[in-house]
Amino acid sequence: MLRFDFSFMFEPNTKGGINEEEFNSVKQIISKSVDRVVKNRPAFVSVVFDRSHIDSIEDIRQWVLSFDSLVVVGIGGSNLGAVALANALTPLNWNHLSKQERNGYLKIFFLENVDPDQSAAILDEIDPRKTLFNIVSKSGSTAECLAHYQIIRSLLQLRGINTTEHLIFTTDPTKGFLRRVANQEKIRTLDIPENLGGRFSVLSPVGLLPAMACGVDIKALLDGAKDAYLKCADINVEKNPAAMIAACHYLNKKKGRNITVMMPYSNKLYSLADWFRQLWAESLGKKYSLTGEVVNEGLTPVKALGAVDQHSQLQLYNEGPDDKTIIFLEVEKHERDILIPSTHKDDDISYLSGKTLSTLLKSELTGTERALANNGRPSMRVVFPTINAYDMGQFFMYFEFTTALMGNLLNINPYDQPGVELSKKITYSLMGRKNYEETEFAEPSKKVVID
Ligand SMILES: O=P(O)(O)OC[C@H]1O[C@](O)(CO)[C@@H](O)[C@@H]1O
Repeated sequence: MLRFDFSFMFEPNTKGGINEEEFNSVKQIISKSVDRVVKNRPAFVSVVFDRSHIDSIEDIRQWVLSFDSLVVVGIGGSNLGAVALANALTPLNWNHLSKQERNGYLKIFFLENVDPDQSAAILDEIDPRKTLFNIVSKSGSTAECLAHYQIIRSLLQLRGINTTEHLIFTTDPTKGFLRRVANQEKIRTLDIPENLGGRFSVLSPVGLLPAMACGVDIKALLDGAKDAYLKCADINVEKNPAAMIAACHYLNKKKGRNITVMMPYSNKLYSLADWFRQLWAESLGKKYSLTGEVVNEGLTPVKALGAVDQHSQLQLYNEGPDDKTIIFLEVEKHERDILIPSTHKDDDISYLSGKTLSTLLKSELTGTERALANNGRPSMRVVFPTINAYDMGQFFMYFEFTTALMGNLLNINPYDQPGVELSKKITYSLMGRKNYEETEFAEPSKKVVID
């Protein structure tokens, strides 16, 4: 079970942190928001209680496990959750292990960015004859995903490999280009529920298939999410981790703390901060309120890695603008640990000897947390006793629910993303897509360029 420690969000532990009066003043509106979100039953909640999704994965388990590698092709919400799951729940050297060491599960690769150097390197590494390509796109129309899809399809055809047997599409149940092709060519598909946005889709087949393919217990993942939801639905703010996270961010935002730093002290959890960045940024960054006023709302998510970024970002966090709320992710028991041996008697180094790397990492977290508090900078901890599927499921649900609550508190729609459309249209126009020739976009009238 995840633990949440809010001690350093509050006065007197953190000077300038939240005081009792401030906290009491928002409890009622937070409870009401909890009630509203629960009554709306968002799609990210329904999806974890819908057995059909896990069943659809189990139905194809044997077929999937007949491959050696899985390449997940998708971007944003069609990629980040699956990456977070794979990195957290498989050894960091997973793709270098033999099939036997992987207990028969698949190597996993992600074709996300259309950076040709990256894509070419991944395609060089896999054997297409032993690879399943999972094309993931809710809309079925995202340029990056469709570009990679075409590259893969022609690669399969050139090698004389049966495309239908090496492709699966994870997409909208009825709409979009991928759905049309799947229907025409009888390509296997998994459904992304119609009303479920990409950044909320990790616990749908979008995350479940890649997770299953690399050996994750997907039932435990969903059980964690379901159990977390029961806590999320509690209108008693002090008993509800999502409500507490929302309350702290809402109050800190009022004090000008518009930046949320997620800082895992774990390389395995670092990708979780990428997943969170999209969730927080796309959901809460909005021009208009629900009533149509221009509000330009939002909290800027930033990711940092402990202990690495203590030696890069911490100076700013401690002494720069007081505009951040920090969320630490701590792992209590790492899967592996290393004892630091004794090599010198010198006091400058011998204090480390006989301790483990995990003890050092934990002491660094505590040191950072307390130094920040000393400088009046609020933080909280999410503690993973170990990194397991159940707790990952909990984490996703708690932060999705917090995001919905924040949307409610900020009076914006957390489920749309109109601000990404114009850039897509301009790209279509530049790439010569039919019907987008006339898309308006500003060429700089005055060029400022240095050669
Ligand atoms: O799953 P799709 O439709 O390919 O979209 C990928 C991503 O693109 C966006 O629509 C915009 O960036 C995200 O919301 C989404 O997760």
